[in-house]
Amino acid sequence: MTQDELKQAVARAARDYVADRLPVGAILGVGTGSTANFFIDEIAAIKDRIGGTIASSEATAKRLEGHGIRVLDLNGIDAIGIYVDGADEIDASMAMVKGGGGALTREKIVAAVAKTFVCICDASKRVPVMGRFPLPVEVIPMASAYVSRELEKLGGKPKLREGMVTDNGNLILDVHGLSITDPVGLEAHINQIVGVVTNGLFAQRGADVLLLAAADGVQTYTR
Ligand SMILES: O=C(CO)[C@H](O)[C@H](O)COP(=O)(O)O
Repeated sequence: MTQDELKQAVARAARDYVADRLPVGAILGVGTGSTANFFIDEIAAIKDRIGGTIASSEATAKRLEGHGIRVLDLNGIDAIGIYVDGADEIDASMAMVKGGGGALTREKIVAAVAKTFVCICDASKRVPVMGRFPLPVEVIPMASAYVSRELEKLGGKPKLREGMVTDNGNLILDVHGLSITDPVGLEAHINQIVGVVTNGLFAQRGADVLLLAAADGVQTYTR
């Protein structure tokens, strides 16, 4: 199976998960990226059961609206039942690296509000130790050089993502060369550097459910 076929398979499994578990009329959080895009295309078929969606990026909002799926303002709602999103890496503790698409801050906000975070991945994303995928860090533009120096002190090699401005008007530093053995500690440590908006470690609030697609089918893991 190609990687796109695996993404399609896991997106279909996530649609079924939502159809089974999200109460009719409840709010669904929707992630960003190519796997999330497959998921958006799948949920078009069940849009009448969904009360509305919270999009984790402008691109996701546009795709949802293209299917006639209602996109709501997070400030107008109290609860998100399920949040479905992809990841760049996920470890055995269900901590993730996210932000390959640059949407990490809004993704982290949606994840914080959601009752259940369902991560959807193909099997290549599951790793024993995270860090091979460079860790994205969203920074306020005037602080990018300072934050880079601070990240170097942690042993990382930050690289400014060329041509990327986030939906929030900020920049992304991709930090190479980290071996992330303490995801919760590193997430908190990087977030306290002045000028950092947030980093792509989702460890303090990891996934609750992982739907993982491999050639022999989609497996479900729970925290
Ligand atoms: O965090 C993300 C976007 O900011 C994505 O979930 C992550 O990059 C995975 O993307 P894809 O499904 O395209 O592999």
